[in-house]
Amino acid sequence: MAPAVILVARRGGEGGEQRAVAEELMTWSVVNDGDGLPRIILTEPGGSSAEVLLYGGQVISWKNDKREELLFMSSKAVLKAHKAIRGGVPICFPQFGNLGSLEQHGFARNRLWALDSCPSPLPPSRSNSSVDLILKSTDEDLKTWPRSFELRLRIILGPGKLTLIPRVRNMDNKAFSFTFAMRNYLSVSDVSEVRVEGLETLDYFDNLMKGERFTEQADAITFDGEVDRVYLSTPAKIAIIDHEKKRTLVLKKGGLPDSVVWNPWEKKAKALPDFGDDDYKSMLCVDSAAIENPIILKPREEWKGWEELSIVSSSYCSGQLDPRKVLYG
Ligand SMILES: O=P(O)(O)OC[C@H]1O[C@H](O)[C@H](O)[C@@H](O)[C@@H]1O
Repeated sequence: MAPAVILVARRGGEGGEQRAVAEELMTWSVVNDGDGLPRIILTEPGGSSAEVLLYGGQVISWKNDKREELLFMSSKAVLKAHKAIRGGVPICFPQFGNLGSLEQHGFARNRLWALDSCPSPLPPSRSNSSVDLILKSTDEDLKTWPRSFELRLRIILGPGKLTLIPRVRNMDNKAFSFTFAMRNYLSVSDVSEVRVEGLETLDYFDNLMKGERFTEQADAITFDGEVDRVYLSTPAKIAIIDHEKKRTLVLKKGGLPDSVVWNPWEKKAKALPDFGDDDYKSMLCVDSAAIENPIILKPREEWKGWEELSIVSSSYCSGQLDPRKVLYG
């Protein structure tokens, strides 16, 4: 695949006149395959890779150096524009769930984003291991959500880790607020064998109980039925321990205090048209989110969050796993 060369206009030359210069900003491949959705392939020298769609600004694949997929994608996912894609890491903005008047989880996951050649104040990406995307409010969106914004996302692939850095800038002349989530569809061997550590003793809103508030009593979260909870004020590190796959996925995050844990289980999976009947067994969503307290931005202000997904070496998972070491080590 030929490297992508992005043309940018910038000031330059004698006398400071404006001229267009070709600058090779990014060297990753932009693939336009059968489904018509442009995707970017990120690679890194260690051998891992990631695929990112401009549609939704959505990471849809993250593979380790052994080519094992670490994210879940529904067997019935519809990879077409105008439909949220069931898998990877959808971006929920400017509304999580139905906590507002907009479509479920906001419109960002259903829009075509663009490459961001000017991610200031971050320097532009110059490697095939990272990419910057941007979504700006359109006239159409301003009709339903009348706030002018710029939503940016930097995606960085590193050896054994994937980092996402979302930013939202208020381009309006009045303050606005929003809720936000990076919905991490994680691939697991068998969800009923998975433990999530780091959320014990925390309060959560249970969406299966009309959003009522509870306090987690269990030592770790395990799964034997549908779960749809917003855990509040969660720690910067959460461990998703997959005994069968002999690996632990560690979610680290900042600026995103809440964590949604979601699995539709058997009945709801069957009711979702883009979800395979048995797919619920091999997935778990553990999100980085800001839901309880919406983020408020004054004009020109920018909010920045981040999350890092990483895989802890299998030696941790061979029966001697001490989750405390993973969480606090
Ligand atoms: O089907 P989606 O729009 O992607 O939403 C998937 C799920 O997300 C959240 O966790 C909501 O609380 C659920 O009610 C919803 O079913």
